[in-house]
Amino acid sequence: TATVSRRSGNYEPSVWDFNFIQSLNSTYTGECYAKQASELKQQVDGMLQEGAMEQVDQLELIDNLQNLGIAPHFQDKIKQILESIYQSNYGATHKPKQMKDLHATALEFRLLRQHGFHIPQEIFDCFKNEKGDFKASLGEDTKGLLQLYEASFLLTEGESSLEQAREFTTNLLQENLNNIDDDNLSLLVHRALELPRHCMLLRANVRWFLDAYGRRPDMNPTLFELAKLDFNIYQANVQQELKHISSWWKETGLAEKLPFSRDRVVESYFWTTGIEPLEQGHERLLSTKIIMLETVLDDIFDVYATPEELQLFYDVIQRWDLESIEKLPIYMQIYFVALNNTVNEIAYHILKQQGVVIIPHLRKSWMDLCEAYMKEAVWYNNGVKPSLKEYLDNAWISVGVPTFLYQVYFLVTNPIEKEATKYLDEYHDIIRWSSMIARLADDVATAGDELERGDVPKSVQCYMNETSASDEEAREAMRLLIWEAWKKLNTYRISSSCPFPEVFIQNVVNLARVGQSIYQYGDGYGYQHFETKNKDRMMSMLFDPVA
Ligand SMILES: CC1(C)[C@@H]2CC[C@@]1(C)[C@@H](OP(=O)([O-])OP(=O)([O-])[O-])C2
Ligand SMILES: [Mg+2]
Ligand SMILES: [Mg+2]
Ligand SMILES: [Mg+2]
Ligand SMILES: [Mg+2]
Ligand SMILES: [Mg+2]
Repeated sequence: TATVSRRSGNYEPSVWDFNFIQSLNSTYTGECYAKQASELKQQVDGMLQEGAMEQVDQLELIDNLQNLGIAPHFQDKIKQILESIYQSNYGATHKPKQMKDLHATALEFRLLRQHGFHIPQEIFDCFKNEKGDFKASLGEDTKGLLQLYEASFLLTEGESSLEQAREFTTNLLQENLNNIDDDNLSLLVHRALELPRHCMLLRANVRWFLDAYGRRPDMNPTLFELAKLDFNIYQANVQQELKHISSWWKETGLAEKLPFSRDRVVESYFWTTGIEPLEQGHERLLSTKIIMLETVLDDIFDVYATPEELQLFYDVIQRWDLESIEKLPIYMQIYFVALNNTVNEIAYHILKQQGVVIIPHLRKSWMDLCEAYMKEAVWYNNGVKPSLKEYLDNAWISVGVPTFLYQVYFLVTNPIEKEATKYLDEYHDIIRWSSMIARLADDVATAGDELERGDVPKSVQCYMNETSASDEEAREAMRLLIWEAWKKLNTYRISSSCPFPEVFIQNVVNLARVGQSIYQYGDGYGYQHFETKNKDRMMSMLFDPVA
């Protein structure tokens, strides 16, 4: 037969291979450390007593607990404190509010909204002049500007004052960037301008916040000790999970049998570190398998398969017809049986746990993904240049996040509600906007390499085809679309009509954060060698204990 010419993603073998992952070991799995942590938790718990300190100090403590990754241990106390602050400042028993500075007002706004209290944007009106602009004198208050900047990213549809606050603070912080004398504040501002706190995956930043917190003059040693210990215990747990995933991956033989695709155990696991709370350990393993199978499927469609092979493959998957796989090339047979095994493994986990059969739902989520992948492949093979709208209407699905979240719903929700599965089938808008953020972040980071090796025009290119924008202007336009998508996500997040349980909604919002974090410094997924910042962050997060 004529040799088929195939593209290549030029993906290198993983820098973290099987033996490296199996060799990971952490002393922090020891019982003594768990005991030490629980003693420290008692002490920190004492700091959270009602009325123990000024409101703003309580809010600062909560903000530190969250940034240091240990807030989940104190969730009830934190909720009580925020509830009483809400009641005293906004509730029925509220006293006339004493004038607070911008820092305290914005910190309170962000933490209360983050916990579901819908604080009106009008609380910032007292910082505006008679013309309705934010007072220029705020320019001296970098600490307050930073908090207002962070708060402004919780804006929802129609909140123009928060939109105004975001522009006002972004411009001023960028202008003042190089003459902030407080080193810690300067570090926080640099980081916030890279990615706002609301949009970053907390887990990926705990290590950074730990190092920053340790340098602060007002650092609380007890808090710092607990945070470091908790980080190392979390990391020890993560390493155990990575070993399981790595053994499963080796056993599937997919990296060996389909060498053209990305072999990225650690990066795939990074996608699922957004699955909180931590005790979803087994579910996080199953979720990682979904990401790894999506990656191989994406490379089959994007890089390796011929149009003829894709047509055969697509038909088999749309019918989920295991009897007819002989007509597929062997690499597709291997993939499909591996996919079917994982679908059955997830279905079995839920059947055992809840007595519900979800196989048709799981298969549908993969059929939908192949539908979206196939559309891109047909566009590419026929040289079609879709409009930005045509592309994005398909690409929020082809980024794989709806397929992933659809299955995460079943993994983190017990009991599963019939009503919700209807919304899942149509991919509720909250899933769409989270996926859109991941897609746009992915395109800004990966489109260059993808276009070089041959791939469907991405959002950046579609925008350039429709306008006379340069590549950089097109990327900037995509970043603005990301903020628009966050506004929609924030709106759905707090709307009472959202038919999903809180824990699932948290995971949906976190997936947008994962998408923004993994592509923050370029393609942190496909090309490990060049994106060293991503690699360094993953190593400090997953492999290197903090001293
Ligand atoms: C898990 C994923 C988000 C999904 C499969 C691998 C990814 C990292 C990404 O890979 P990419 O090739 O950039 O996707 P696309 O641009 O071809 O859709 C799409
Ligand atoms: Mg793709
Ligand atoms: Mg791809
Ligand atoms: Mg593609
Ligand atoms: Mg991409
Ligand atoms: Mg890529």
